[in-house]
This record gives sequence, structure tokens and C-alpha cells, in this order.
Amino acid sequence: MEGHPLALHDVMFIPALVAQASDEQNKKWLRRAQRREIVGCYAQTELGHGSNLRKLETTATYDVSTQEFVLHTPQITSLKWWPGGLGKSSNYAVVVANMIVKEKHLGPHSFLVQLRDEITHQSLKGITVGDIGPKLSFNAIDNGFLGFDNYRIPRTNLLMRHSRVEPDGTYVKPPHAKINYSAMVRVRSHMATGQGNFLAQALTIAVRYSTVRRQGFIESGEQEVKVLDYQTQQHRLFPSIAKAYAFTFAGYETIRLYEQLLKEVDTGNVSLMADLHALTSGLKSVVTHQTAQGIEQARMACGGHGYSQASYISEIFGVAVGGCTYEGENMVMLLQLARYLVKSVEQIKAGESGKLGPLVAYLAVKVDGVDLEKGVEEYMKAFQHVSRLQTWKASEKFLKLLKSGEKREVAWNKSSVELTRASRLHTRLYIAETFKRSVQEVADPRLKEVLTDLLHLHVNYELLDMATYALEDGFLSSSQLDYVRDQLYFYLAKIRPNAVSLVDSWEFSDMQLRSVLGRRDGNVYENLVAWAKASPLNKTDVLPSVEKYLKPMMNSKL
Ligand SMILES: CCCCCCCC/C=C\CCCCCCCCCCC/C=C/C(=O)SCCNC(=O)CCNC(=O)[C@H](O)C(C)(C)COP(=O)(O)OP(=O)(O)OC[C@H]1O[C@@H](n2cnc3c(N)ncnc32)[C@H](O)[C@@H]1OP(=O)(O)O
Ligand SMILES: Cc1cc2nc3c(=O)[nH]c(=O)nc-3n(C[C@H](O)[C@H](O)[C@H](O)COP(=O)(O)OP(=O)(O)OC[C@H]3O[C@@H](n4cnc5c(N)ncnc54)[C@H](O)[C@@H]3O)c2cc1C
Repeated sequence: MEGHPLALHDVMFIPALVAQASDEQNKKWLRRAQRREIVGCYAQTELGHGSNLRKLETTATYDVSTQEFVLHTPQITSLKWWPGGLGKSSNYAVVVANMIVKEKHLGPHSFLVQLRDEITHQSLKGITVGDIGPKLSFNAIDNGFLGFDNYRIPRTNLLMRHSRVEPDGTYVKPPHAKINYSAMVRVRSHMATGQGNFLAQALTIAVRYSTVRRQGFIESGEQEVKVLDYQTQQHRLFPSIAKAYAFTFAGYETIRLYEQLLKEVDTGNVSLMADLHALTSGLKSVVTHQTAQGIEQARMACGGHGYSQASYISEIFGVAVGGCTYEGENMVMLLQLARYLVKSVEQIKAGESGKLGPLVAYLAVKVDGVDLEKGVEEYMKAFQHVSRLQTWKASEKFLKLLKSGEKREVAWNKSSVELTRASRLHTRLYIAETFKRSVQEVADPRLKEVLTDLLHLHVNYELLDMATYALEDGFLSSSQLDYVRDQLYFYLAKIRPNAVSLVDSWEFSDMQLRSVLGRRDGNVYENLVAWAKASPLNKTDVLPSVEKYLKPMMNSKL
């Protein structure tokens, strides 16, 4: 759970080579990387800049006389800072630097850079590299810093699948300005399934423990109830079970789209890039945020024992919550999706609705009302309505400010909270729709029935959570909301008998979960005692600190 020092080698270094190095370059590097003869990482973020890539300070200046790039970090803030596996494990890195050719700044480009000797593993001359120190989590990964002192690499180490610098310094542009950002888009496409998995782990622990833990009574009786029978406990956990499934389904779709994009880009078609960038930016942000919230609720649902490291939930939280920051800080990424949404509104206003992509076509279609009792399709229309309402409102606010003479960037900043709200609602609609589609495709009738219950729980929970938007313009009445609440409570109770099976179906082993509370055999109490006894503080009855500190204090006459 704490990560692996070579994780970034597989997660970003190799994918960056696959997507950005030419076939000829990959003949030299890829097989070696795959065989782990060389170990690499993805070094982009700097001490002073992570979100705003255009301001990265590391430069790669082309020297036409030697046909080399000179890598340089001119000041402290230019040091690469954060890359996983950079500090101690990697001997190579894909380094993102601002490329300068013939005094022209050509923006961020990726370079393969050797950092350490392949035999001795010592850092090479001109390179300063090390670990950035302990973090909230991921402490088995050596996130590192890296500086260059006019460090030279051959021209051919610029990753040249999509753009090139010829020996004489002629620059051949890529087919899309942001094609060098593909390693990030890849990880973002995988994050919904990855985060769904973290959420699933925490829920497995909390749900299993909630069937072992008995406390209090619902009706007066002989035996105290399992805490999972409380409606509040179900409300805390079951909507997150639905989300863990929903995120996984949405993630499968974005992974498929990324694979399709890779193929299309190789044939020169970059039309999917903007859509996938917008989609994964929003999805990454909503999913990581909701996952962190869900894991924290799972921890609290385990009461005091949830706070113990024996629950292992705090470890899962620490790793998962990193996703709110890495691969693009969540607010920054929501604003990327918002750009796409505002552009879509502008297209509609210009009478070009026909040009809208399938995920935003609903922004042009007004719905007057819904009959929620008819089922999930009507809920989808309600989600569309709230997302459309907020997207139009936020866009109009921005466009009005522009019209009033505000600079574009200032108008954007003044509208940004509303814009991020629109992005979240649009993404939650997407998640609900992929959930619905995925459940429709399930062939096994018994499985389909249980997943349909989860889907119903999800859409009722989500709609209630968005109620302010739906009430704002009278789209939903208060009696419709009462219906949504009743449905929500109905599905909590309906899911209860299947709750343990739903989490067991994820098939985490005890070794994976590392949780005393979430043990498959349910023997929680005896193992909590054994776990406590194994604490280093219990190795001796009397600690050395008693002689050193306590006794002098206790014997003092003051
Ligand atoms: C949970 C685990 C997930 C990992 C799973 C991976 C898969 C492997 C599977 C299993 C293994 C599991 C093992 C797990 C181990 C854990 C691993 C932990 C991984 C952690 C690794 C972390 C790595 C990093 O963080 S790398 C650094 C990431 N950095 C960022 O994300 C920076 C964010 N900033 C940006 O991306 C950009 O600066 C920006 C997009 C915000 C702005 O860029 P800029 O150039 O300034 O562009 P801008 O002017 O705003 O926009 C101009 C137009 O360009 C469009 N655009 C921008 N980006 C893109 C793009 N990528 N594609 C297409 N288009 C793009 C933008 O929309 C604008 O368009 P417009 O039309 O003009 O509006
Ligand atoms: C666990 C972990 C692993 C990482 N691994 C890697 C790696 O392998 N390789 C790598 O290169 N990097 C890595 N990073 C770095 C990571 O990608 C960046 O930290 C991340 O992109 C955020 O950038 P930042 O730190 O500059 O945040 P900042 O941009 O400084 O964010 C600070 C605040 O400013 C706000 N903000 C910034 N810009 C805007 C804006 N335009 N509009 C509105 N608000 C804004 C943010 O929302 C946030 O609230 C990792 C980070 C972590 C935590």
C-alpha cells in the first residue's frame, strides 16, 4: 500500500516512452526498460511549478555545433521536485523541460536523460539528485529532487515520435500542441479504477467489521445489534459501495478511450484528444475527492478501532488522497473541463449545436420536468438538467464579465467557483450514465438485480445531494424530493442482506487488506489483543523512560 519505488517505472516512464519516443528510439530504450536493465521515472514537476507547465524553468537548449541539448536548472525553484522513484531508485528519467532552439522557446518537451551510472549507480557529473523526505503516505516511494548544471545529452534523446529537432536545428511541430502531455492523460484515464479499488478496500474492512461489531439495540431484545443494521451506518457505507462500482465502470470506459486515442494519434488523428482531456480531468477530480470522503467515512464507521492503525484504513486514505493532488491538482483539472463546457455553450449560442460531442450534446436540449417514478432514465434527465443549468449559469456569468470589459483571465477567475461546480455536476452525470449502461450490459440475472439495486441507490443518493440545484428553478418539487428520500431508504434496507457479498466479491485477500478489523474470518477481538501485545512498547513491562524521566519527576518534592 505504501507504494513501490519502481511503480513510476511502469506507471509513467515506460508509457511515456511508448507514447512519445519514435520507433527507432524505442528499439534502443524500450526493451531495456521493459527488462528493467534501466530504471526510470517521470520528472516534470518543479519546486516552484507543478500546475502551470508553461512556466517550468528547467531548460533544454539546443547546441547546433555539437548536436546536443544542454539541460539546466537556473535557480532553486527550477529543481525537479516530487517525481516518484527519482530520489534513489532510477538511473534514467523522462525529463520535461522547456525546449529552446535558435533562441526560440518552444514549450515543454520530453527528453530521455541518464542520471546515474549504469554500473555503480552513482549520480553523474552535472546532476544533483536525492529524496525529498517523508510524506503523508507513499513512504516506500523515493519521491525526489533533481538539478542540472549545464548537463549535455545527445539531440536524439528528445522524444521524437510527434515532434523533432533536425541536426541543423529545424523544428518539426507535433500534430497537437499538447501531445507531450499524454503520459498524464494515461494515468488520469486509469485513476477511476485505481481509486475505486482503494475505496473498495476501505469498504470491505468497514462492512465486514460492522457485521462483527455489536452495540446497542434497535428494538429491546436479548442481543445487541450488528452496527450494520443501523440505518445511519448503512447510509454511511452503502452509497460508497455503489460509487466504488460506478468508478470502476467509468474507469473501464476511459481506459478504452485512451487506448483508442493512442491508436488514432499514430495515424495522425488527434480529434479525440480534447474530449478525453476534458473527460479525464473532471473524472480524476470528482473520483479522487469522493473516494477520500468515502474512505474517511468508512474509518469513522469503525468507531474507535477505525482510528487504530490496526484498521489499516488510515493507510489507505493516505495513499488515495494523494490522487487529489497528483496528475493535476483537482481544482486546476476541474477548470480544464470547465473550458470545454464553456466552449460547448458558446457553440450552442452560435447555432452550432450539431458540432457538439456526444458527452455534451445534452447541454443544448431543454427538459421541462421528469417523472422519477418511471425509473432510472428519468433520473438521468434530472442529472442532465442540473448540469445544464449550472453550466449555462457559470458560462453566462463568465461571458457577461467578458462583455463588460473584464480581461478574459480576470473574468475566468471571478467565475471559477461556479465553473468548478458545473464541472463536478457534468462529471457526476457521466458517472451515473456509465453506471447505468454497464448494469444494462450484465447478462447474469441475479447479478444484474443486485447491481440494479446499487444503481438505484446511487441515483437517489446523488440526486438528493444535488437537490439545491434541482430546487433552484423549481425543476423538482419538494414532494418529488420526498420520493427520492423514501427510495434512498428503501434501497439501503434492500441492499443490507447483500452488503457483505458485495464487498467480498472484490476478493481482497487478508494479506492485501492488512486489516485486523477487516479479516475474512471475523475474529476481530482476539486478533486486536494479539496486535496490541505485539506493539514495540509492550516488549518490556517497564520502559527505560521510567528510570530516566518518570521516577525523577515522581520523586521530586516540588
Ligand atoms: C491510483 C493509481 C493511478 C495510477 C494508475 C496508472 C495505471 C497503471 C495501472 C495500475 C498500476 C497501479 C499502481 C499504483 C501506484 C501508484 C502510482 C502513483 C502515481 C502518481 C504519479 C504522479 C505523477 C504526476 O503527478 S506527474 C505530474 C502531473 N502534473 C500535472 O498533471 C500538471 C497539471 N497541469 C497541466 O496538465 C497543465 O499545465 C494544464 C492542462 C493545467 C494547462 O496546460 P497549458 O499548457 O497551460 O494549457 P492551457 O493554456 O490551460 O490550455 C490550452 C489548451 O490545451 C488544452 N489541453 C491542455 N492539456 C491538454 C491535454 N492533455 N490534452 C488535450 N488538450 C489539452 C486545453 O484544454 C486548452 O484547450 P482550449 O481548446 O484552448 O480550451
Ligand atoms: C504523491 C505524489 C506523487 C507525485 N508524483 C509525481 C511524479 O511522479 N512526477 C511529477 O512530475 N510530479 C509528481 N507529483 C507532483 C504533482 O503532480 C503536483 O504536485 C501537482 O500537479 C500539483 O501541482 P503543484 O504542487 O504545483 O500545486 P499548486 O499548483 O501549487 O497548488 C496549490 C493551490 O493552488 C491552486 N491553483 C494553482 N493553479 C491554479 C489555477 N490556475 N487556478 C486556480 N487554482 C490554482 C490549486 O488548486 C491549489 O489549491 C506528485 C505529487 C504527489 C503529491
